[in-house]
Amino acid sequence: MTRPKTIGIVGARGHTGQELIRLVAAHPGLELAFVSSRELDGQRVADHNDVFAGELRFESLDADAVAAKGADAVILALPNGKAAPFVAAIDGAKPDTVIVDLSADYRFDAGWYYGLPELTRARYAGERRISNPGCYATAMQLAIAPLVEHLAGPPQCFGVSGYSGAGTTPSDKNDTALLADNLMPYALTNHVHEREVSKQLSLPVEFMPHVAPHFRGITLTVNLWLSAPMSREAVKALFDARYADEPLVEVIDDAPWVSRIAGRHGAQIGAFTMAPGNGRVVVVATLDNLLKGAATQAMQNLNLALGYDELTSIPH
Ligand SMILES: NC(=O)C1=CN([C@@H]2O[C@H](COP(=O)(O)OP(=O)(O)OC[C@H]3O[C@@H](n4cnc5c(N)ncnc54)[C@H](OP(=O)(O)O)[C@@H]3O)[C@@H](O)[C@H]2O)C=CC1
Ligand SMILES: CC(=O)N[C@@H](CCC(=O)OP(=O)(O)O)C(=O)O
Repeated sequence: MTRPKTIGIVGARGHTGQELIRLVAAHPGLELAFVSSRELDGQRVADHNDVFAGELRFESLDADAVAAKGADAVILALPNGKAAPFVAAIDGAKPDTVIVDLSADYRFDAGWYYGLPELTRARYAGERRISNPGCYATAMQLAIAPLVEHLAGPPQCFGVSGYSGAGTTPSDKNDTALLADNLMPYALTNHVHEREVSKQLSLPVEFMPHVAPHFRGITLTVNLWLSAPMSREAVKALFDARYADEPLVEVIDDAPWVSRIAGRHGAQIGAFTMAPGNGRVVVVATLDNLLKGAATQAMQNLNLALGYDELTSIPH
């Protein structure tokens, strides 16, 4: 048997880091070589993660210390804007390391592969630098892509995220007291994900995000104006055809509910509700922001880059 590939997770205390530890622990071809956290430095991973057994401990590692570990792959699960020093140190020490970055830092960088597997894997050309789209950008692209050729104007996307989407750094958007009985609108135009999806789909997209009191899972309700009237059957057939061979994208008849997707690794897309006259359709997508919107997608991308089956360690 070939030796397992070694992997490190930088920012492993966070919401997505904890999910990544679970996925790596379940992977037969990966060995967790290090996990970094400044706050949990010295503490056993097994004491913080119910699926991890063993003596591995969190370590506080700066960029050079991460690079010096010499892992085969490194996942960066840091807040936006923090990845660059880690990438630079790995570039210098061991450039063939596979880096998967969960932040938005390299989503517009042509030198990085943009890894939304269901839509972009055919373009993968062996890149070792992979930018992992986040939850909203993933849900929007999956909900719009099958209709791109049939649109009369920009899709409008109303997004609602659980507050784990705002990470662990305290802010209004993860303050459970402020969120109680509330729905909090923010970044209502020009959100970075609006620009990201517009660039990826080569089409202007309008995005209005909100954060809600539930912990995990997002809902994207997308209004799409059609260039010519279409029947509901024709619209749904485009989605069925596009995702027929995709185990992590389920096309359903009803509008999906976020309460049913929390903790699951795939996305659901449904509703396909036609306006009178059939010139407009509303599509709803849900996914777990920490899984298909982050850690599960990262594992798909890692599997692709490391030569494993794309769904290894991912329940589906
Ligand atoms: N949450 C979500 O739903 C999604 C998140 N993402 C993206 O994934 C990334 C991680 O998100 P999430 O897990 O929610 O974030 P968290 O805030 O939950 O965790 C961030 C992690 O980074 C560490 N960290 C924070 N600042 C620094 C720093 N300056 N240097 C080194 N380590 C640092 C923290 O640990 P410590 O302080 O102990 O070192 C922690 O482990 C973000 O870029 C986010 O945009 C993408 C899709 C969905
Ligand atoms: C509720 C909340 O704050 N959500 C985050 C999105 C989390 C996410 O998708 O992260 P990426 O930036 O990596 O795509 C936001 O709107 O920026």
